[in-house]
Amino acid sequence: MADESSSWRVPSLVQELAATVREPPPRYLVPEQDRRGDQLAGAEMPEPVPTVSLRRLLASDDGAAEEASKLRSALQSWGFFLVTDHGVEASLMDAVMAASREFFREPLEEKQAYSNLVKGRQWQLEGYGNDPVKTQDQILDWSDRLHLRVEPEDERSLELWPGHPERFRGLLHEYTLSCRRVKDGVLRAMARLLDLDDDGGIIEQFGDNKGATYDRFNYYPACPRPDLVLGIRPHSDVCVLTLLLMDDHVAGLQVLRDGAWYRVPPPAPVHGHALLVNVGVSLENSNRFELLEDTPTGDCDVSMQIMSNGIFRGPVHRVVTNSEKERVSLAMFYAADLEKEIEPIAQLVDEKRPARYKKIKCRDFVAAHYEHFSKRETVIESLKIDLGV
Ligand SMILES: O=C(O)CCC(=O)C(=O)O
Ligand SMILES: [Fe+2]
Repeated sequence: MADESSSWRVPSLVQELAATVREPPPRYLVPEQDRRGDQLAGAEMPEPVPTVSLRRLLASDDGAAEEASKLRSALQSWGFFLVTDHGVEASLMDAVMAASREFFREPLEEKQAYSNLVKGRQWQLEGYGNDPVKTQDQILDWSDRLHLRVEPEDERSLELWPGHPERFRGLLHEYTLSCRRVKDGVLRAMARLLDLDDDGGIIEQFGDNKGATYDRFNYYPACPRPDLVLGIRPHSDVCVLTLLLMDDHVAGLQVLRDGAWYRVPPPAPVHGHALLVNVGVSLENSNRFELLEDTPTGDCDVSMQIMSNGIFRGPVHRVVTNSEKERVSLAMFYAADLEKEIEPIAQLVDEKRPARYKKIKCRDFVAAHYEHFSKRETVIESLKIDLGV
């Protein structure tokens, strides 16, 4: 156990806290300027969430071009979209969500067996718990999570994979395999939008089973004061691409666009079991994408931001809480091989568009992200090359 003087490093699991407190403790309150009025409520999106059919996108007929243009406009406008016709069985998605809910309903001792704190103290990425707490005044998020590396398969820490419910492991394995095909299809379509020969090496680096894939089960207990706390603070995901399986009924995700926060509704029944894909892009120039002058973004699906030399950018997003209902979501993060360096793809670097980011080893990047995240900062700034313009 942590000694008295550093007990702030190991806050309660939010699920336990939510069961006992009537008001969120001060450590969870977002800075006052960010919660004045109803700032955390967010605005309704002025249009439906962009939706792209993966089957049509990958077909070899005229429909594919039409779908690609929808993808392009989704990436340019919001930086995320719902993918339908993705081939992941609806029953599998339901089963994974149900197993996730069941896991979080298990008694504390059962869940603690998979803790992300080594010896009750030292934080590691994988396992059940919260984010690392680096400073005493760090503002905490109203959520718990189970974070597991699912690929490459031979690097799974199976001792951290829940044994209850019993079907959990098998379902997660099956879901991982199904999502892999969706990710490969989406990456291929994005590489095509960039006119990259041989996919610019994107598939080589991230396709099949080569990169590191993490699956994060998020659990947001009901919160007595959704106007004062966040489920997850503003951030962008540290990876190439995220496939997000959202709660069917409870909203919570919000996306930042032009300085305003918009509520992303749960997928409408008409879209069945759509997955949300996070990755963004700036401005178009003929059949390629041209760089926008830097607008503040977060750490994007940052490997992709670096590799695409700033062309693709991930949306900054956050999650709000709900006073009556708990919420679960399941994010599959696709990152580069942790031992590999990520850098702008050679085909996207030329005199007109010199490299904008330094190369960095993926493992160092992930570590730096968590360092900055705890301070509500972003790490991409530190990787920018000063082009003197
Ligand atoms: O719960 C959600 O909808 C989003 C979760 C998220 O942003 C994350 O896990 O990085
Ligand atoms: Fe996220």
